[in-house]
Amino acid sequence: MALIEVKNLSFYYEQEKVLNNINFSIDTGEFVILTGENGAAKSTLIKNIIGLLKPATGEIKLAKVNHLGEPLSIGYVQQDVASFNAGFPSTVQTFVESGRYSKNRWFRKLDAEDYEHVDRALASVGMTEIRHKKIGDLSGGQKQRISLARVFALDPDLFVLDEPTTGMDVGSRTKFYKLLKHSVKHHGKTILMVTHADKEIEGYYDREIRLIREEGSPWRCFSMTSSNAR
Ligand SMILES: Nc1ncnc2c1ncn2[C@@H]1O[C@H](COP(=O)(O)OP(=O)(O)OP(=O)(O)O)[C@@H](O)[C@H]1O
Repeated sequence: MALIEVKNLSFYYEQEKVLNNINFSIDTGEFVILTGENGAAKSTLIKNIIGLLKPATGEIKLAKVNHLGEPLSIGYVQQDVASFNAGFPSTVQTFVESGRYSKNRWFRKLDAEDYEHVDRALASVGMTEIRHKKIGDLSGGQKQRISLARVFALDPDLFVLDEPTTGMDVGSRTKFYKLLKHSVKHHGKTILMVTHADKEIEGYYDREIRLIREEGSPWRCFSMTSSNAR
């Protein structure tokens, strides 16, 4: 069964239709990129999928369990996390640890396995050295990375990432794509990632879903095509 199934989805902001009759499905273990020009409603589609917005018509089905029969966990990194509150009192370490709390239960003490996940997550985005820094003192790119680290610490089945490499240099971006591909191939993860870097990420992802404008439509309608990247 598909992990995500989107059927005949349409969405409006006020009277304005921004998504029209979107249909696709994503299977467990796929690395899918979601592309389209600025304003094509990629973030809007993502927010519908994770339940932050409600479709006007159509439906979205998410698998209830992962391939091991455990409740499906989803890790979401929203666009523009660089605008975090500069006064946020937490350190990088405690912020990333909070990813483990959402995995388990609040008020449970973290154990050695949790800390292993946190250490690995910090290392995966090159943030180990600054783990004791205050969030408010970080640059936009660093905030982006620790948001990713928190999601990696959560270790979800499904990663939903909205332009996650904003503010990263090219070396970090390549490392990050490799890490995502590894998570898919070796740990059975599924990834849906909004990106404008479709050329740069070639060779890492499995499939592209592209939102395109419908010619001659009175609405600002977009529909979807998908192509095999490999
Ligand atoms: N809360 C909102 N209220 C009204 N209109 C909105 C709202 N959020 C987004 N829009 C509009 O909906 C359209 C789609 O926006 P969205 O952010 O989903 O596009 P996007 O493809 O993610 O864009 P980008 O690539 O620039 O990030 C745009 O025209 C945007 O201005």
